[in-house]
Amino acid sequence: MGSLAVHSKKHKVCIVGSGNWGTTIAKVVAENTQEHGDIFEPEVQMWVFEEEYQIPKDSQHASSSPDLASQPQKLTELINTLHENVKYLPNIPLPKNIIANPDLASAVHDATILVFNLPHQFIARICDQLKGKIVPYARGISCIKGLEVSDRGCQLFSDSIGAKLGIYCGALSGANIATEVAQEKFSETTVAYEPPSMDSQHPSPAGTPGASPHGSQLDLTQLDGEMKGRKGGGKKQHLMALPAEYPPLHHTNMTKLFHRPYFHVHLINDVAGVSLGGALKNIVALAAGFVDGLGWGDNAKAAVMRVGIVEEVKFGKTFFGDSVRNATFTEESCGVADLITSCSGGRNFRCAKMAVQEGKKIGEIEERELNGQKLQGTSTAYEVHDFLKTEGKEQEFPLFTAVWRILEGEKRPEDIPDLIDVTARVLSRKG
Ligand SMILES: NC(=O)c1ccc[n+]([C@@H]2O[C@H](COP(=O)([O-])OP(=O)(O)OC[C@H]3O[C@@H](n4cnc5c(N)ncnc54)[C@H](O)[C@@H]3O)[C@@H](O)[C@H]2O)c1
Ligand SMILES: O=P(O)(O)OC[C@H](O)CO
Repeated sequence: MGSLAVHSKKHKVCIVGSGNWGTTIAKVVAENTQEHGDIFEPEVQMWVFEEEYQIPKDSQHASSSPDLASQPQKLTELINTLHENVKYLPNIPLPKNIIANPDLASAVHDATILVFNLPHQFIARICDQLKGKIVPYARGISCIKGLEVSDRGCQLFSDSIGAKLGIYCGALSGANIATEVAQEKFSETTVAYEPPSMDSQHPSPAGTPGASPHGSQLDLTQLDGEMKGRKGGGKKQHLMALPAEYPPLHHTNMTKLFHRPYFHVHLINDVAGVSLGGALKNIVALAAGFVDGLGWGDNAKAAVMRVGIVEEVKFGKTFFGDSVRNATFTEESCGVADLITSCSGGRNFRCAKMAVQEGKKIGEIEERELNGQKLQGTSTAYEVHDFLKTEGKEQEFPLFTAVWRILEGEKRPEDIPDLIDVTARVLSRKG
């Protein structure tokens, strides 16, 4: 039975980031905060890394708002006036309850829910700036697809954000090309959220939207309010309880924050599996782009994807232990489904393909094609390679290693079949 308690406060949500996916998730969340005014404050703050932007002369805004189009304007002003992120998510009307804010401290002020959504290379610096600026009982969700590799090992961003800010942070990841979600074309996503038990004043009833069909939904009564340590990852920490004035942040209410008719949410408890699927598929998508760029067809791409998913699962089991579930990769949107969509139409795939077709560096293509959006696969390939080298395990992850060697110019895309196939390697050595 649901709680009948009336809560005097509502959750304030801030989206930390405003790129292609950051703005899309802000739209999803802002639609839901309006719809569930009993749980959330309608206004959604969206922190924007401020920049000047010139509206293209041929855009519809240039004729409807000639003043704004006459010279470069602050991106936040454009977003708040036009209700569109004209640079990173053009032609998608945004709900008016999204407020673009260039000031990080004021954007997160009093926010109880922080949604982290920016290219992974910027998150460490943003967390440093957030220290002491957030409410201590805030809860986080990381939508970032990447891994934090340092001399301390390989960490999930949900863990590193949680540890740096002293909050609990879950993860959201799925087969989600931002523009398709923004256009409200149907997709699914996976949210891993292990809420501290003190947040869960009543558990989510079975059968609510988002209840996992795979029996992996959390038994909230078993949680102890402390983060689990992970190999190469987080450390135990004590969390501050969510004050009783706020509605509980259990699975049902988290689902209400993200679930839309066009964006279906499955909630599970495998935070590592969700995060690793999203991060590592970006390396595989580069390999898929390389072979497609050679014109090798769908069989070659399928071979790369097959090895890629094997290495994703192996990476999880080797470095994050048995908490990583195989089913997360096979049954949830964040696993094979994300690999498929990313290797079909993702930015990493498209840029890698063009790089091979044009004989150019992928960074050059990224700069030319993405209008400021950032590839995550190239830096992740380097970061994962650094980590595997430190662990002495490069040979055990031949596809991840092959992608790094191609980016380094040490190998060619044509070498991929031999690099990923042990039999071929042995035969060529004997021959
Ligand atoms: N775009 C997608 O289709 C998609 C879908 C799912 C997940 N993701 C993941 O979401 C995360 C965010 O991706 P995105 O698509 O929103 O970003 P993006 O690729 O659109 O990157 C641009 C963003 O980076 C910001 N930025 C540039 N320089 C910065 C700096 N120095 N400091 C802070 N911010 C800076 C820009 O202001 C802009 O908001 C990534 O990890 C990505 O893998 C993306
Ligand atoms: O465009 P990409 O390659 O960053 O991939 C986008 C999303 O992660 C696909 O789910």
